[in-house]
Amino acid sequence: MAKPISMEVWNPSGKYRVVSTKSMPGARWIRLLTDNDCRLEICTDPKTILSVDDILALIGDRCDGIIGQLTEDWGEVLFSALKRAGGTAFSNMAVGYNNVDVEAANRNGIAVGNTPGVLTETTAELAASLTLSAARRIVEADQFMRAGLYEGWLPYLFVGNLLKGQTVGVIGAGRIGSAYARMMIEGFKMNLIYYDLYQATRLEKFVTAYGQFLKANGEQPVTWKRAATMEDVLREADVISLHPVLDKTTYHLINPERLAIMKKEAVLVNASRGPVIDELALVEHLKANPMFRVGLDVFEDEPYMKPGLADMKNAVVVPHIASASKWTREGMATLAALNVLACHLQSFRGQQLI
Ligand SMILES: NC(=O)c1ccc[n+]([C@@H]2O[C@H](COP(=O)([O-])OP(=O)(O)OC[C@H]3O[C@@H](n4cnc5c(N)ncnc54)[C@H](O)[C@@H]3O)[C@@H](O)[C@H]2O)c1
Ligand SMILES: O=C(O)[C@H](O)CO
Repeated sequence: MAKPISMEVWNPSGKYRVVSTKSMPGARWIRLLTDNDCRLEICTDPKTILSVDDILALIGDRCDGIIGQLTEDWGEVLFSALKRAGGTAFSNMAVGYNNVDVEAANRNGIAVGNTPGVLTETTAELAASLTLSAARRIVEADQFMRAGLYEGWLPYLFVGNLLKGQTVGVIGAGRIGSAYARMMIEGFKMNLIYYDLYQATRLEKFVTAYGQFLKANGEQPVTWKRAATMEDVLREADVISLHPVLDKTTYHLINPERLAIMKKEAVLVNASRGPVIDELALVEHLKANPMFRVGLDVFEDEPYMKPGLADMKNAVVVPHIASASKWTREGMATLAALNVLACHLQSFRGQQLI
């Protein structure tokens, strides 16, 4: 077992021991726990990603609930240790459960929470930022300026793609995919084609109403289409943004065959999960198609990029920051604390968010 790691302790005499594997922004989540008779222990070890052994040491002999991070591997080993320590509650500080073996949690009687919703707009805004950065070559142009290469305006200097009137393709039109679609439609008057297992009725109604508004004001109306296949989106769209959950149906959803049917000058954005794209295939595609551009917030083997990606001028890459606004991260921390309290600790008396 790993040696004990550094901790910050709040309300040392609290009845319930709750552990957070990381410091999280804001004070509200801390107050929620301490006001409800929890002794909160926050791991302050500088190591970025804790191993299973590190977390076993944090759980120790007694732990009622724990807040973990998407970089951690929550499976049988940790859930059975939490059960042995008397725990009943785990919350991921993230949307979804792709780092969590929910069946193992169930087997061990541990309820599992996550933090959706509060990061929808923030994540969609980052996807929109990546779209613009890739389409208008912002990072390349910034680097060019800083390198002192600008000698004056030229007709061909950093020519990119106009979004207005083009087609935005969304794969996974759930909370974030729909918010992103609205931003691109309202902001840039793009037409929508989307693929999801379910119909995005509210999104469709929004585009219809916005199209009618534009028409009534003498502008070209925007349109929507629900694609029968993902391939239809890839073939038709000028910009494609990926927002599905990561599971076995979406692992390497973007592969060499699907890259090959996309437009040569398309923009591809991923702010969902890295393994949704076969990243090695993407690097090859970027090399062969210099006008094809990507904006990536997530990577297949985080924190690493596949060989060659960092050299590609047609890729904009940021380190998984899509939910990184102060309001959102504080909200995620609050939701994670509420998950642990509300579902699983008897001390919970009812608190209001915000
Ligand atoms: N980069 C970040 O920091 C960040 C932040 C938040 C969420 N995320 C990720 O973004 C994604 C979307 O989150 P959300 O809150 O919108 O989730 P959501 O559940 O609201 O939406 C996911 C959508 O994907 C669809 N889907 C599932 N399988 C599919 C398939 N095979 N093909 C097409 N669509 C499919 C679902 O029907 C659903 O509509 C998740 O993967 C989440 O982990 C990333
Ligand atoms: O799913 C999430 O919450 C993100 O990837 C981190 O904000």
